[in-house]
Amino acid sequence: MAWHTGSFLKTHFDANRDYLQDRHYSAVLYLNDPNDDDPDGDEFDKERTSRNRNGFQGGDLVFSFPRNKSNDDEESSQQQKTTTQSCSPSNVVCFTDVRIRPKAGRLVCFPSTERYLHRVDEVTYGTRYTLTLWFTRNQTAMETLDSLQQRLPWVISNTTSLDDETMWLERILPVSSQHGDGGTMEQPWETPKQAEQLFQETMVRAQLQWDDVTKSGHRHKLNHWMQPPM
Ligand SMILES: O=C(O)CCC(=O)C(=O)O
Ligand SMILES: [Fe+2]
Repeated sequence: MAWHTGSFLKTHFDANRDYLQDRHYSAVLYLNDPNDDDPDGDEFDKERTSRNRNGFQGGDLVFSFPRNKSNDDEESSQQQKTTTQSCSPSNVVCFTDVRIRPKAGRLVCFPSTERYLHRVDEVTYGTRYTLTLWFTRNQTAMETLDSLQQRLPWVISNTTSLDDETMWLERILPVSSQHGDGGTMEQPWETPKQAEQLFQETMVRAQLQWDDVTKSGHRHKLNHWMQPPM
């Protein structure tokens, strides 16, 4: 997925819809380096990121773990670099925020449950590339070659005028848009290969398609598509 400048994802957990209950574990693989200095990085990292003009700025993954206010444990100096405390306006709920800086090859895995609230901070420059996967313990929800092939006719019949690659892209876009803030499409989801050439076009189509789906009661069809990729 390509997260262009301005992309972000509000705080959510990954199994946050009825039809996403088969998501048990989430994994995000970061595909490119940021182009700002990584304060935690070693000399090699610093050289690598400052040379990387194709990178991005912003786009941290931030987990918010609810915490007991009275439980103000001292943190190690290592932790202080990436964790901060925040509270709701009324001070009722407080969180320990754990910030993860994407970097090429970094893999982050976590349960898809409500205990693992997270967000993606806005990408303020460039494009951030990720590969996101969900894993299930439910045998019947697992993706197989068969289940992919069974879905293919439906995908084709709904995307007649598009070439193969774009066709898959069309189907992938709304799948990715369902989490976050409940349906508004804030991110131009694409495959890295297509990112630059299709950006404008894709944004428009994704928006249209999601609107169509939510307005015209085709939600069921879309849900059917959404379930298997867990
Ligand atoms: O890209 C990331 O760092 C996380 C993405 C995410 O939270 C999601 O796709 O649900
Ligand atoms: Fe997520």
